[in-house]
Amino acid sequence: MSAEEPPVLQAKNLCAGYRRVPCVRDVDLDVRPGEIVVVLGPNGAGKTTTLLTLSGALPALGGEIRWRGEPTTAALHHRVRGGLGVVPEERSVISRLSVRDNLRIGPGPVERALELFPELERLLGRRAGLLSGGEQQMLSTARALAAEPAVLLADELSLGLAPKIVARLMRALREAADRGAGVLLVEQHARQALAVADRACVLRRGRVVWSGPAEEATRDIRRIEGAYLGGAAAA
Ligand SMILES: Nc1ncnc2c1ncn2[C@@H]1O[C@H](COP(=O)(O)OP(=O)(O)OP(=O)(O)O)[C@@H](O)[C@H]1O
Repeated sequence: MSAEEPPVLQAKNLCAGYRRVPCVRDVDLDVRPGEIVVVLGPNGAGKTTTLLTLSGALPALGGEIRWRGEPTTAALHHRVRGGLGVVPEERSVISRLSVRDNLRIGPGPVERALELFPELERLLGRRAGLLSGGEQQMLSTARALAAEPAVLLADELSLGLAPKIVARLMRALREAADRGAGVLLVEQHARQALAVADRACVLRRGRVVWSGPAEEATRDIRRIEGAYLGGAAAA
């Protein structure tokens, strides 16, 4: 099981921020094969900054990131080639290209993306900019998962989407984890993410203020919301 396997991606005392000013401090996080770790926290807590730094899109200001046990400062495209998948906060589809072409320029085979999200088949010829928000998010997620990444980093997959489509996306992440991927999911809305997650951690003002099994977070959700999330996790 995942708890016995070494982490694929690890942050140790990670400090991160912008123009050398840290807004994330001393964060320890790890993602093992086959598990979903959800990072919760209110607006501005540092969730996206943490994820961008783990992906290599932002340089770390302190501490260390390890990939398969080795310290890394590699840029994003190197990490993607090495098995990292990213679904960024801004849906990453290219609006003027068709769904098919968006899948073609992704890191994995189009056929695999369609196996994972058969819903996209009937949309292949459509311009991605004409898709609904949920369809765009399925396209982004399908593209990242088609490469069967060792670790997937996903930022606010559920933003602005109906619960049914959020459940669909969460199911796809759970299935990827069950195939052996590690998943780090940043979410402001906790409950649906916790339902598929193995572990959770809560960031507040750039620091980890709670971490533990997702089951415990679910059981304790009212207290966690009240203490750390300002009610933001209610969805
Ligand atoms: N490009 C940027 N330049 C400077 N400061 C930034 C930048 N992006 C974010 N910040 C600041 O960094 C801090 C952490 O922001 P971050 O986006 O990581 O939080 P978050 O937890 O992801 O919040 P949200 O849920 O609103 O996306 C905030 O104070 C934010 O204002």
